[in-house]
Amino acid sequence: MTTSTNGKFDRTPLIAGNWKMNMDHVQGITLLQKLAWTLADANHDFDRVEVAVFPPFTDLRGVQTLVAGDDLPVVYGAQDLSPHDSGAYTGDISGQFLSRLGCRYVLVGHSERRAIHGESDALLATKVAAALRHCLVPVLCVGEALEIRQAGSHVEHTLEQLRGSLAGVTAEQAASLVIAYEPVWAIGTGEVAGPADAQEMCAAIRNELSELYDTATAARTRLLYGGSVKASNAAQILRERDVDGVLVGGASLDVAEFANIVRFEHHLVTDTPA
Ligand SMILES: O=C(CO)COP(=O)(O)O
Repeated sequence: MTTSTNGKFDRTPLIAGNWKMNMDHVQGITLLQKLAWTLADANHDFDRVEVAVFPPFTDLRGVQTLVAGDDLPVVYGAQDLSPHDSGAYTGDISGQFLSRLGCRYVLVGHSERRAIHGESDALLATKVAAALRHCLVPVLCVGEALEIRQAGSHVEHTLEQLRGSLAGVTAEQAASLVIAYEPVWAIGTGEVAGPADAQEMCAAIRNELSELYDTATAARTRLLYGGSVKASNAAQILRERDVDGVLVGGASLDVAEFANIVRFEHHLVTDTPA
């Protein structure tokens, strides 16, 4: 994958669509096919801006077949994984299986997993380790709830989640990770954190990575913002220095909307310095 040379990034931007528990395997294939056609029609350069989708587990085999069969440049991942590789863990999915299905990424610690399933930072550290064991890139999600933001301790809280979930991760592994800042109050609410909020937290995360590891590592890790991202606000958020991509929920289910988010550079043309 080559690095974007748009002057704003020295890390390849990643536009990721988290379908959550939407789209059965038939709907998922249709959505992905339409997305690929739309982006091909627009001559999207996938080396310049990477596009990933995170369908439900039951869609992954169909997605693999479509991507391989039609040689689509879209990559994909799962929304969760087990910390274990195999055994008596009814209902869980091993990272090994996801790797066999051609997944590049896996979400770890999405706020809905943390809130609904009570996933702790300690558990998430074991999921990050499991992902790395199976050559999957963890997209580690962190972010604060509304009360914490209102109390003004959002940075401290988010960095604590980060440190807890990265326990045991080496510098080399950390550089390959993707970290998504998703403030809980902005998810599915229409309430979007401003570009300055996204930048503040991404800069704090990058700074924390340089303290935990070193500056070179921190400079390589890609940081995403997520929470009510739409085509109308993506370009503003993505122009921030430390924001390397977006993790999109609702808007990733709408092909035209998501394709426009992927093509955010298009909306930046007049603002990009020569
Ligand atoms: O949770 C999210 C992506 O993982 C964000 O969801 P929305 O874009 O629907 O707010």
